[in-house]
Amino acid sequence: MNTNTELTYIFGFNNEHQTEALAGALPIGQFSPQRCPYELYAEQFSTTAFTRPRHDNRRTWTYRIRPSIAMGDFSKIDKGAVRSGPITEVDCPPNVMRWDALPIPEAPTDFIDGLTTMAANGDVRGQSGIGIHVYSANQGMGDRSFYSADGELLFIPQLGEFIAITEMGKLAIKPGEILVIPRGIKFKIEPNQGPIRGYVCENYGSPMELAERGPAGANGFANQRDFQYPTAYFEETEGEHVVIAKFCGEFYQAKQNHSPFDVVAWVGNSAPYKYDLSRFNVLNTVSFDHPDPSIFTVLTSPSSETGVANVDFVIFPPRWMVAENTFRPPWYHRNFMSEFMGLIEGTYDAKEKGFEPGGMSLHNCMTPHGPEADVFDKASQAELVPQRYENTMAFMLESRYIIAPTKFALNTPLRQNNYLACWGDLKKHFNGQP
Ligand SMILES: O=C(O)Cc1cc(O)ccc1O
Ligand SMILES: [Fe+2]
Repeated sequence: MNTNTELTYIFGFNNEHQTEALAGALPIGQFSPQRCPYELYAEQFSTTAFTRPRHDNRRTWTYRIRPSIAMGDFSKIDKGAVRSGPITEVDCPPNVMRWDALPIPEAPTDFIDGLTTMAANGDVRGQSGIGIHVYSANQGMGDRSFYSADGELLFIPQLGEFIAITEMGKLAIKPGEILVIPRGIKFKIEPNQGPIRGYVCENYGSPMELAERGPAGANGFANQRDFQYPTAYFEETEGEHVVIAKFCGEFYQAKQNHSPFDVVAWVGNSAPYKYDLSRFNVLNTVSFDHPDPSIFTVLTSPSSETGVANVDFVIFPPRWMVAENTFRPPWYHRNFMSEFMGLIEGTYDAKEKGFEPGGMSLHNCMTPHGPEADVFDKASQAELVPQRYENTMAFMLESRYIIAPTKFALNTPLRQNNYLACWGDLKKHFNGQP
């Protein structure tokens, strides 16, 4: 699809943004006048309870050609390879696991057809936990749109550019950027040129927030100003349209006789947004030792326990490494939190072989892991001059809940059954000498 990529955005994470595609479409000074400008319908859209504290409250007022309920009934359809937490179709072994990237489809495949769940946790009905999906597509969605009532969708593209057409406007997305679509917002994904592939974290829990800065102060890490929201865009298109909803872990479709992208103006803080990961202001040690990877958290969905995330989205971006007298790669570890990793670009410093762009790994709660044997040998001998880590962008979805692989993930030939072998050469160096 040849889509216009000269899109305009409004900046600022979680601001009360306002935008109108027709001048004067937003009511002034109130949300719900007796008659709206342009005879539009007012519809409130909320992604937190009305009663959540003000700083955590998310809602948007939309002014649209028809209210969303101008649609047919839902009927259940095949959900393909999409699954939701809890995963009960197979056991969840504690083994370390790694996978190759999903192939690009040969047959015409849109975003919905190509969506495949690798793992999930928590409980979709209880609004806790996450689903971890991969997408691999070569077609636009035509007259279909999609929304998840089960969770907010964090897209982490790895290959190919696309336009996300959403109820709040259009966003142009490329690898190196992320896109977050709130729970319930309808969208369609239109590849720009050629196939697209990437990861999607479906967050069943509380909407993503920016990680706290603590003693780092008022600036640094992910800065609010770098988050980009779309400007209002509408289609006044009549003709058959199919809305596909993910609800309670199943897919349902409903027909309507017009485009759902008919929001002429909106005001609020619940809307899709994008962020360029290269804007992340990396803070790290300038003395010694390897800090915990929580310093690289971009977004976090908190659970009800302070400091314990439903899910953290963490990146490992290009950066300088200057630590003195330090084993610089990640240390060996066994952790409380469960870790699912992917690679957007280049090489990850703890795994120089076998973890390819588009690939994935899973290290669950208390499952031991750390650098592969070759990396240990190299890093223990390396001259510790300042070194720039280039051509690298891995990410981690870290969750308090055990991350259970799907039946597909356990059984696919993409799974590397020899993953453990990368640690197989870890020799004993102990010789009784200090
Ligand atoms: O396991 C991994 O590679 C991710 C990771 C990176 C790091 O720098 C510290 C801890 C950690 O789990
Ligand atoms: Fe880890």
